[in-house]
Amino acid sequence: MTRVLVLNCGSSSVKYRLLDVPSGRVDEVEPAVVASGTVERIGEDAPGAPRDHAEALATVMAGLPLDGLTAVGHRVVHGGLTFTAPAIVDDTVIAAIRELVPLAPLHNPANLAGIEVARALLPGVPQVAVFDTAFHRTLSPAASTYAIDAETATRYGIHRYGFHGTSHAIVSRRTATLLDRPLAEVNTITLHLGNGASACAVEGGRSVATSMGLSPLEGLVMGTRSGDLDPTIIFHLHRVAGMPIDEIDDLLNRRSGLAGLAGVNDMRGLLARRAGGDRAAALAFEVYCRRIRSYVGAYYAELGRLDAITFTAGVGENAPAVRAAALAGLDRLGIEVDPVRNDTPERGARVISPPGAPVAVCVVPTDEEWEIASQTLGVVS
Ligand SMILES: Nc1ncnc2c1ncn2[C@@H]1O[C@H](COP(=O)(O)OP(=O)(O)O)[C@@H](O)[C@H]1O
Ligand SMILES: CC(=O)OP(=O)(O)O
Ligand SMILES: [Mg+2]
Repeated sequence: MTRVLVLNCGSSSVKYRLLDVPSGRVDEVEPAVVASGTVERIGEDAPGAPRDHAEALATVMAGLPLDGLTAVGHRVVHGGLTFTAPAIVDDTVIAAIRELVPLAPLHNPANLAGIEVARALLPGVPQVAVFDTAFHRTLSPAASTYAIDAETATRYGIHRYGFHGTSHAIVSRRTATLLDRPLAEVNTITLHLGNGASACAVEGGRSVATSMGLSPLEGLVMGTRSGDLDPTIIFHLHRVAGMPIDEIDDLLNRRSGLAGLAGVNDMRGLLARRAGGDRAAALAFEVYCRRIRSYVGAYYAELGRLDAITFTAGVGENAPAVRAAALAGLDRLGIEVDPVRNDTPERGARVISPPGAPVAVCVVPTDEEWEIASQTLGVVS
């Protein structure tokens, strides 16, 4: 029996899953979930909230049957250009992840905390880092280059790295399976809409364009992040409003997006306010969906031929109103959402475009933990 623990440490949460894999390979037999869960509100000054990631992880691990563990798989958000594949964690790998903290300030510190606690509690068990960025290392130079002074860009690692790769990878694969077509023949736009959100153009299983760039701030509108904006906004806030650079960083990463526009970062809360006639919530919804539509148009042009558009993650899987609004008016492009199929309470992978539509619009639940377990066992076995 092979037992693998997956840790996905977010900025304020820890998601964990403990899996038993009879065959030793996740893709052969559906693994048995021994335990799974989420610890939230880490670091919040609230009764019962864990002080930090170390405390949260110690509590989680104390309650899990970890004897005979084969490996621990960790989600690591930023792997820079160093990591094109999952890596067995050693001191060099830890140092590389730490060097990338300035480019993923909400994520890499939490990922490191998870690695360090697991290493200390489970000496001798291999730890594997699975990087969000790795799937996007197939981007062409033209797709991954910012049009700034080339020497400066090279010196400081200014490059489009892309994120949510584990999710875009598994979701594009499961879209091909849903459509019963070989992955190599399917061009898909995957829309990962969670707290963080990103779009990806996937050509025959390879990432060719993605909306997050140097950091997970660029691209779509998110719960608390602005996504795309004119960089002059930053200069202006600094020079004219006198905001220190760290405050602007905090503004764009933690106080923008849906939270900044409507005072609520959670899509469920936003939809409830919009239904109650809140105009700020209605505007935030429009800005959010319009941004998605722009990327769909851009990536359709990028791919040339489009077979599928797939919604995933908390919002993508559960918010029919977002799916319908984001793709509204695109029927001339062969993109249409069937209202009945879109509104079905059915869960699981499904097609929500009308039968025979030129582009299959799909909903496919993401499963980053499953993909991390699979990649982890691929490295240690
Ligand atoms: N039933 C639902 N309707 C609308 N939005 C939902 C629903 N369930 C979850 N969400 C939204 O999904 C988002 C969280 O997505 P998730 O993928 O869990 O994020 P993350 O993994 O980045 O923490 C939140 O904005 C939440 O409001
Ligand atoms: C990369 C990223 O934005 O991750 P998350 O959606 O978990 O915040
Ligand atoms: Mg997520």
